[in-house]
Amino acid sequence: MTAPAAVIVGPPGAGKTTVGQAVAALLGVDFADTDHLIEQRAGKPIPEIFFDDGEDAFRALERETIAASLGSFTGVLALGGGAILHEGTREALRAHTVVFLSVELTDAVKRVGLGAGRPLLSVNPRATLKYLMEQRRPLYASVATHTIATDARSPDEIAAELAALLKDRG
Ligand SMILES: Nc1ncnc2c1ncn2[C@@H]1O[C@H](COP(=O)(O)OP(=O)(O)O)[C@@H](O)[C@H]1O
Ligand SMILES: O=C(O)C1=C[C@@H](OP(=O)(O)O)[C@@H](O)[C@H](O)C1
Ligand SMILES: [Mg+2]
Repeated sequence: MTAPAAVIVGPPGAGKTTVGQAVAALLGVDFADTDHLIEQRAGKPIPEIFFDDGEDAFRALERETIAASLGSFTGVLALGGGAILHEGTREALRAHTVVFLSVELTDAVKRVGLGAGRPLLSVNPRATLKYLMEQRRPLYASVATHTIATDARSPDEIAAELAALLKDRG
């Protein structure tokens, strides 16, 4: 079966994109981020997809992009933080190596900052992130084959641990 070397899940600010890229480089495989693939497909950045077309349209594109990538991509694949909200996506992930990068609220807030790149966090980022993380934590845990806590650790350190873990699995 064609499958990604690893699929990375976790809340915004967990470091999925940053650590995913570093792990792929350490393993010498390709990296893809479904948010980036969605932007390419839609021809516009994620905030514009949310504002022009709505969250439901974004989620539909997200579902399709993930389903296509799981069946064709062999590198390290980072998902967006809300990807696991869809039951069909959680089901599809069951056959895969899935790494949950966990992070507590304090570090997550520091990392996402006040940037405009995450439309769901554009109003009251701390309270929204707290709610999202509480709601989603059991869903990340339910799809994960591995969990790595990222608080107070550098992306390089986390990437090295994850690369070693994936190499051991052969
Ligand atoms: N372990 C870490 N320690 C400190 N900063 C981090 C860590 N992981 C990621 N970051 C920073 O936090 C921000 C969000 O990281 P990103 O990889 O986009 O997270 P995600 O894709 O999970 O939302 C980026 O500015 C990134 O450089
Ligand atoms: O948590 C979410 O619902 C989202 C997280 C984002 O990805 P990151 O987790 O990489 O920030 C992106 O997919 C979109 O803004 C929605
Ligand atoms: Mg990301």
